[in-house]
Amino acid sequence: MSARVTVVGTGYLGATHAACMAELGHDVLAVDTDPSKINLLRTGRAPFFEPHLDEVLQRNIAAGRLHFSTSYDAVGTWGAIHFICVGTPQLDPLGTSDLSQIRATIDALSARITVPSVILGKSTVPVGTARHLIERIKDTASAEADIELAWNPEFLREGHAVRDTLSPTRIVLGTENRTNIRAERLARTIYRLLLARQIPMVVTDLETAELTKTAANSFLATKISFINAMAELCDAAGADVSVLADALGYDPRIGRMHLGAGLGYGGGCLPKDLHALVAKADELGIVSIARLLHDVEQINLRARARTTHLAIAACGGTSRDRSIAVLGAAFKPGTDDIRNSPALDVAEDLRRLGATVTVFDPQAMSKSRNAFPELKYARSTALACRNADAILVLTDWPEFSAMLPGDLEAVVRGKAIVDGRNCLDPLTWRAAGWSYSALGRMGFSGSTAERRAHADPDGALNP
Ligand SMILES: NC(=O)c1ccc[n+]([C@@H]2O[C@H](COP(=O)([O-])OP(=O)(O)OC[C@H]3O[C@@H](n4cnc5c(N)ncnc54)[C@H](O)[C@@H]3O)[C@@H](O)[C@H]2O)c1
Ligand SMILES: O=c1ccn([C@@H]2O[C@H](COP(=O)(O)OP(=O)(O)O[C@H]3O[C@H](CO)[C@@H](O)[C@H](O)[C@H]3O)[C@@H](O)[C@H]2O)c(=O)[nH]1
Repeated sequence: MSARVTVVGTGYLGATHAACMAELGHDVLAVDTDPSKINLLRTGRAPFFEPHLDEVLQRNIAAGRLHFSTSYDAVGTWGAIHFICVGTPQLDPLGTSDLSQIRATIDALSARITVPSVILGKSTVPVGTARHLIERIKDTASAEADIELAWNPEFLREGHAVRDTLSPTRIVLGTENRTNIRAERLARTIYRLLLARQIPMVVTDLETAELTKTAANSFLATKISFINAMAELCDAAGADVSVLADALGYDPRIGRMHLGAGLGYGGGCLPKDLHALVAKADELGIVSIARLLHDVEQINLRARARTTHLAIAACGGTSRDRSIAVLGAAFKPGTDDIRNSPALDVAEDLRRLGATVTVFDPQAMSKSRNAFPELKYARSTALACRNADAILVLTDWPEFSAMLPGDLEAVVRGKAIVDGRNCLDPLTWRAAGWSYSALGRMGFSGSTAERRAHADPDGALNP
């Protein structure tokens, strides 16, 4: 059975969600206040790079199931199910979430809905938000509207967004109370085809649903920081963190995913959501989680600083007047998203330290140019590496992981490579006479003092 649904917000989450709801057979109206996004989407093109998304957009627009608008006018009469997919960026350095887009959406919807309806929040919000929004709806909506609000957090990964939406690991639905049968019934209708494939659905209260999302991202970030802390230990002990991660990952209780050591996590989600959870835990007086996640953040930032130091070492001890090629700008492969990109953070640090930094990324060039105009940009790997004293691989795009020393030897000035994502084979590069370095696999054999200095270049751990 198909339904008529609206999706508010057509960014990374909303554009994918709208296209995939249409792919599941529903009639979708997607609304965004940004006309440039809506104009592109109407032509079947996503306003960002996401594999397979354009195909799904085009197929469903052609089938007449997917519509886009900058106006909320048609929302009230379109149907009874409304998804919220607007942004919840970080508001201040403490990590507080900016919920203004969510509040504006709730107000716009409640002012227009006239039939018994369900609003399903998909955006990531701090625990307690949905219950506040229910009070706000009561103040603004008409009695006939009889709106139920439920929270249905999203777990898709950029770069795999279409597949993750059409084959999610689970569906989580938080409702105000178990008498909210409309929300659950309509959610089961929307996701009927997924539930038929035995995808698990967890129906719970609002708070547990909201917290499931931030807890999931915090756990993933903790896993990454755990292996990056182990990388610091590996450098001090002369061990190899990649082999360690493989050996740990064979244990199904641990698993190899998100145990990739290197430059650490970035993006529009993990850093923001972790910070928001720290702020919420602080507010609620739960010191244990705030302390744990604070350490996770510190380890993550240290990975960036340690990578900058590796780059300086690869340039012979100074970055001043050195030419450095940075391969990768997106926060991870498979996307053009540069929000909180570890690669660009390191590139910008090295530029400030006097290096000429030339960046190449297969997808994120225009976004990077706009955000970091002082970096230099090249149109290919070879052009970025021309006359470079050192090459830094900072995003593990497959084309960078597949590089071989012979591909670059004719263009570089210095045969030095820093593998910021542990995605290259050290033996291949060292055998070809290159200086290869990567966090956690230095095979370091110096004195204890030298090892400490290498693992903690700023002396933050051993002041
Ligand atoms: N990006 C992801 O992979 C992902 C995955 C899961 C959850 N989330 C969560 O989803 C939410 C959205 O993330 P995103 O990455 O898509 O953000 P985004 O900034 O790419 O998209 C937000 C969109 O909302 C639009 N918008 C803002 N105010 C609006 C309003 N009042 N009415 C209509 N449209 C409005 C903006 O123009 C923008 O297009 C966040 O809470 C995020 O944490 C994101
Ligand atoms: O082993 C790993 C895996 C990832 N990363 C880095 O971690 C960041 C985040 O990666 P990933 O989790 O794959 O990307 P996102 O698309 O941001 O997805 C996360 O954030 C989304 C938004 O909340 C959630 O929906 C997803 O479930 C959650 O994985 C990136 O910078 C990666 O380079 C590592 O350093 N090591």
